[in-house]
Amino acid sequence: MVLPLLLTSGEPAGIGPDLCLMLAGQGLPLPWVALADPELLRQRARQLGLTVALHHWASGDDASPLPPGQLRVWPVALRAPVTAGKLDKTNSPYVLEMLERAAQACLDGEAAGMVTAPVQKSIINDAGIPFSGHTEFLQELCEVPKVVMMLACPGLRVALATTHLPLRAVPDAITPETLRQVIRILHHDLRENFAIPDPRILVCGLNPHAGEGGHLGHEEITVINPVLAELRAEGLRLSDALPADTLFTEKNLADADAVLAMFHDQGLPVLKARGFGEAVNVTLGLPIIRTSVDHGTALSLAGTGLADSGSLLAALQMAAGMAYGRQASTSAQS
Ligand SMILES: NC(=O)C1=CN([C@@H]2O[C@H](COP(=O)(O)OP(=O)(O)OC[C@H]3O[C@@H](n4cnc5c(N)ncnc54)[C@H](O)[C@@H]3O)[C@@H](O)[C@H]2O)C=CC1
Ligand SMILES: NCC(=O)COP(=O)(O)O
Repeated sequence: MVLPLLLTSGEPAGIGPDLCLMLAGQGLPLPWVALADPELLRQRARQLGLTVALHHWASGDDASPLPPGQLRVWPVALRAPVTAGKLDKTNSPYVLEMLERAAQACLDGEAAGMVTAPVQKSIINDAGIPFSGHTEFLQELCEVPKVVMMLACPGLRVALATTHLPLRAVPDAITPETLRQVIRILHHDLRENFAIPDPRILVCGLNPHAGEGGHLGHEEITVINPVLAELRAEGLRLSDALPADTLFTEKNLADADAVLAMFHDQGLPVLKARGFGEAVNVTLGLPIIRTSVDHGTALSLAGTGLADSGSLLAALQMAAGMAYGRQASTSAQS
């Protein structure tokens, strides 16, 4: 029996439940199961004017693809009723329960991978639960020392040296050790999951003009370039720290397999300007497969039918490629 991909439906007041229902309408040729409260899905389907028949699923059940208009659901109970677009911290444990169940099923060999619809990080924090993102949450749950966030759209992959941090904390988080770990994971996963035998990675500097020879910051000289030189000596194809403002030009990207940005808003605006709606967020370095959307909860779109399901579809397809043998690079993210 083919193991399923588990799709966590995310923040219940956001567009995650809508997107699950929209994908069910397409009858995808994939074995996938949504984690959600079935009553929430029924309510949202009524609001959207969709007819979707729900089939309860539990670990070990058949998950073969269904025709359009049918959806397998692994039920998770909401803690409070939901109004589309209205956050309620009472449901934060529900959001985390979906993530825990899906990740544990992957770790236990009961699922092939997990795909995550967006969560609202702030409401989880408002519930008193420390949470900065799926990436960090899954790192901890899977008990691995380091993971890497990478977003991919057609023609561009951007990985991040640091993830969800205040800008003020970024320079201190970029140490030789963390940078080495990030680059090794990125290099390894580009080879193993994206079928790139000898990846070429362009690396952004941290400071304007990559530090301007030390006149605009020292991190390139003291941390980034020494690590890049060390890893190049091991055979990795890495640039020096490059000025980020011109790194992303087409000419530079032409022979690059991935860009490593030093922080979230150095790399992701470029990626999203190019591929928002069809990009995938993939966590590298985990012992399980995890992909996700390129967008957030879009609260104002929940229940309206205006949300675009393209990124979630791409995330499912990438996870399927990684799980069932086709290399991820054969999907749209090549
Ligand atoms: N993977 C995840 O769980 C992610 C969660 N978030 C969280 O989402 C929340 C809201 O974040 P924002 O910065 O406002 O980003 P957002 O992506 O929710 O919204 C940004 C803009 O894009 C639009 N948009 C987003 N998704 C869309 C879709 N599928 N179709 C059409 N339009 C779409 C929204 O309407 C809005 O105009 C935050 O709590 C953030 O942490 C953000 C990114 C990823
Ligand atoms: N900007 C990407 C993002 O916020 C998603 O993070 P994560 O929840 O996948 O860690």
